[in-house]
Amino acid sequence: MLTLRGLTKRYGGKTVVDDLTLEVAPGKVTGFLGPNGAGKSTTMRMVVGLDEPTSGAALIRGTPYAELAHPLRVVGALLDARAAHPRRTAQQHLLAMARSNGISARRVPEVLDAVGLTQVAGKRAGSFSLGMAQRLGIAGALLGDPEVLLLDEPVNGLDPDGVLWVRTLLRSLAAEGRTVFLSSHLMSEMELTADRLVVIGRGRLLADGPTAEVVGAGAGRTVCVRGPQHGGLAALADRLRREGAEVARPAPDELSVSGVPLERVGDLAHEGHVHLYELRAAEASLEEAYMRLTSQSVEYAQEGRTDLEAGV
Ligand SMILES: Nc1ncnc2c1ncn2[C@@H]1O[C@H](COP(=O)(O)OP(=O)(O)OP(=O)(O)O)[C@@H](O)[C@H]1O
Repeated sequence: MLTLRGLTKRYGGKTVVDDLTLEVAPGKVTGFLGPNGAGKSTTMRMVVGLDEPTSGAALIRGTPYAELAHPLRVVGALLDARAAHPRRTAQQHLLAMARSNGISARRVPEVLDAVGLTQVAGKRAGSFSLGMAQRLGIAGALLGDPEVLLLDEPVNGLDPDGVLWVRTLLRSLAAEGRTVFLSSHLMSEMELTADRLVVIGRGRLLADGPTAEVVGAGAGRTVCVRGPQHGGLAALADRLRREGAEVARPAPDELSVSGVPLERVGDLAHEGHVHLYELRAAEASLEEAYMRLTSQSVEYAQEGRTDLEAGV
């Protein structure tokens, strides 16, 4: 169990983590989402004592990281895949970590095997590709057989096989009762991997709940309408706009309608003798939910993002 209580970090006059209070439960994979600069890494760094909170606390089983006798046996973290000394071999790197935390050297070949790096155990970490470095970082996180795992973008740099492997690994670690907390910008992957989601923007909590709930929040607002190109869709779009709907035409035979319930769209189509092939609520996706949740919290936005928010 990982608990954040009013966790706050300020750099100069800027609050980068703002009064975060939440619990990351054992037995589940919890995804940590937020735009660039939202404060995810800073939050994780505070959990493992690499940054000092300005106020509030991060507790593992009720204890601050700094007070854990053998922290690696309680919390395993992958925060920076390139953190290993480049001149040390994978094996040396893990042995050094094991020694400094009272972990048996026998764990080293076990975790190397678990992450698929046995063949390159004698190679220097500095020669590793990003994907290999991520695997070594995951091996380090697993070394102490910890009950809490913190992983900052663990699939960054991994090929599709590697991404699938991480997903399977994290799900099985959670199934063993561990607390798994990971950040990623890959929405589709997060949707597949995480049981729960925590979303932050500009350091503040925007959502915290089961993945299906976060994805479903605000879903069903968009209605997809499909019909023959010259079957009256344009007239239906005008009629819907007069009702206050926002209407986009993503394809000549398609309308995307928001602001009017599906039933009303059907009634108006019927009244206007508009020929329809399809009328359905748009499927909820995490990407859409995320865009909606974070629309006011993006610090480094480009113009395209503004268009997306406006639904153009
Ligand atoms: N040591 C520091 N000194 C000053 N500002 C910092 C420091 N570390 C982080 N920040 C600032 O804190 C904010 C949050 O950064 P953080 O790396 O935690 O965000 P993030 O959500 O992990 O972003 P990304 O998705 O890009 O990795 C950023 O504006 C960053 O510039």
